[in-house]
Amino acid sequence: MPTLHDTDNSMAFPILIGDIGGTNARFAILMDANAEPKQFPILATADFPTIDEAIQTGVLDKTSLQPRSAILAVAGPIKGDLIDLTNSDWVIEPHAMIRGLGFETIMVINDFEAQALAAASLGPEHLEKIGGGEIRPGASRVVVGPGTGLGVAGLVHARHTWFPVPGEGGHIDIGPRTQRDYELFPLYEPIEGRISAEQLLCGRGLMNIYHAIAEANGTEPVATTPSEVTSHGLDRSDPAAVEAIELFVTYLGRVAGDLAMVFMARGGVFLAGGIAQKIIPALNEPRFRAAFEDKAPHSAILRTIPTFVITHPLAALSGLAAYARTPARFGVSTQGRRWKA
Ligand SMILES: Nc1ncnc2c1ncn2[C@@H]1O[C@H](COP(=O)(O)OP(=O)(O)OP(=O)(O)O)[C@@H](O)[C@H]1O
Repeated sequence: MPTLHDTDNSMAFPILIGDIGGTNARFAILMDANAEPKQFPILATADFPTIDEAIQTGVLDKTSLQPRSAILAVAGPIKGDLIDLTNSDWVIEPHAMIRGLGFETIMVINDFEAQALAAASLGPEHLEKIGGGEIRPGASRVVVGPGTGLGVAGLVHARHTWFPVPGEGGHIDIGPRTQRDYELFPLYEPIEGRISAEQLLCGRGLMNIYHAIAEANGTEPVATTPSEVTSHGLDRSDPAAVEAIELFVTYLGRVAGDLAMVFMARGGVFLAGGIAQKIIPALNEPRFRAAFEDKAPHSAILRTIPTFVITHPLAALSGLAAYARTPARFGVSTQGRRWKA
């Protein structure tokens, strides 16, 4: 019976690693366990009808290296032999990919599992610390990532191995707490009658907050995209955008604190995804940590738990590279997610 430390878990080099998002696909090739990954230009998924064509044109045609294995991280559940990607038209058909692109083995994992692998392996040069607390070595960690959606994963350390725990934590409920929340929550767009964390904590969620503020204040919204809300909020040129960013980091602090309690994440909470890196000045205001720590009766514990923004521009790829180099360090299940020629 195979075990987690089965040598069968390792894959033959060179290994193609890929982080496939809704908008962008990022690829690199690892020659061996010690080499730095050879990175390829980031591809727009919309530019290629299939992922196989993207890999052929964007990677294989640009190098003489022929990867023998591939490890791909994708948004969405991995079920069966046909993997439909959330937020993109691409479908991964591992058997066809093996035949068409010459791989011996293909493994597909969840994108936030890859972020969790990054949280286990990134050094301090790729992390921006927000507030106090210190990492307790070997303690559980949590990754929370507002981007196109809200991704969440836990990371549990046991038997000298890091176990990523992917899930659907972005869809937990979030409720009103302050007087202002009670004014705004009825104005937030719900999903089937409820306000989930993802309704507020992603690009679309930031717009949801911004529009509710404008409605409550009886003003016209000015910003039309999440990045405009961020820039007008950070330069304080639009009062509704200023409040939207303040509430966004407050809600993110609340949800991050809740998830830290669920996992007792004394190893830290790591903010991933496209948005956290762009709002670091707002996260450094006292609001985020105050909301994170405001967890009676456990505020004293929360104060000791550090929070970080992952600043590595290709964090998921770096997590995949760490796994590809030393799979035995990580308890990543291959069952139903690995295909061989
Ligand atoms: N400066 C910004 N402020 C707030 N939101 C932003 C900003 N820039 C981009 N966004 C929003 O972030 C989301 C994209 O997040 P992210 O970059 O994490 O993408 P993703 O989900 O990883 O997908 P992909 O990997 O395809 O890029 C979009 O909703 C976008 O509108």
